[in-house]
Amino acid sequence: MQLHVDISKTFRSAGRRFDLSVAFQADSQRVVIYGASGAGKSLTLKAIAGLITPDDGRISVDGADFFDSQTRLNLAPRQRKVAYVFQDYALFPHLTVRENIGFGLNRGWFNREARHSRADIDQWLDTLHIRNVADQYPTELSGGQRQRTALARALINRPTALLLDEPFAALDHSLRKLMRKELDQLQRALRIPLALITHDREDVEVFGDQVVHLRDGRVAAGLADALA
Ligand SMILES: Nc1ncnc2c1ncn2[C@@H]1O[C@H](COP(=O)(O)OP(=O)(O)OP(=O)(O)O)[C@@H](O)[C@H]1O
Repeated sequence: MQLHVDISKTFRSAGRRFDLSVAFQADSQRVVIYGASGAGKSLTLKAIAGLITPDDGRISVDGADFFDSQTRLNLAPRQRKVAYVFQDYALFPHLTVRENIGFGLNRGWFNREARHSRADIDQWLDTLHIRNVADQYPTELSGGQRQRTALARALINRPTALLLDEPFAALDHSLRKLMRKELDQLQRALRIPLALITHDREDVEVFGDQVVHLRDGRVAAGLADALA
């Protein structure tokens, strides 16, 4: 994935001000955006997904412009064809696992024919090992099953890239290890470009083919210092 980000945005709320001014280029299948809490990681990933609009700058992925303040280009999130998985997975509590995944498909970015739905959902239930809980609701799932459901819902639209906001933060230590391994294998099997944000150095070790280190809303030099 070729990722070009050069954006700035000022956030103001309750008398506080946060200046995001992030510029980096990445050319790798696995990009990690690393930094302490409050560094601007989520804001940067959301800007790539189109969930927030920068004040200025440019974002392009694989040569396709997503945002360009000079030409007033700002593709809607669904036009970007990237999947964004929230830290808390944002599953619909009133829908089963199968319905959550199907929601992604039917309301999704590609609006595919309903006749494809059932087979596609079954395929992703199998790929993510959650067929046995397909009719259960999110509150009836383990943390790992919740994450697999969120991944299936994201992947069913066959996005061109997967953007993950702290994918393992909601999991306890041993489950984190397992799910990290699963995501590692899934990414290799699907060959889907992946960008994830984390403040966990183990994520950096596994997924950080390329690492962007953020500090106070900017790209910081010297990842070695950060990891020391
Ligand atoms: N809508 C907003 N208005 C004002 N400030 C905001 C807004 N959203 C985020 N911020 C501030 O911007 C800073 C960066 O937020 P961001 O969510 O990107 O951090 P992060 O690096 O992802 O942190 P964490 O690891 O804790 O999730 C924080 O100080 C946050 O309080």
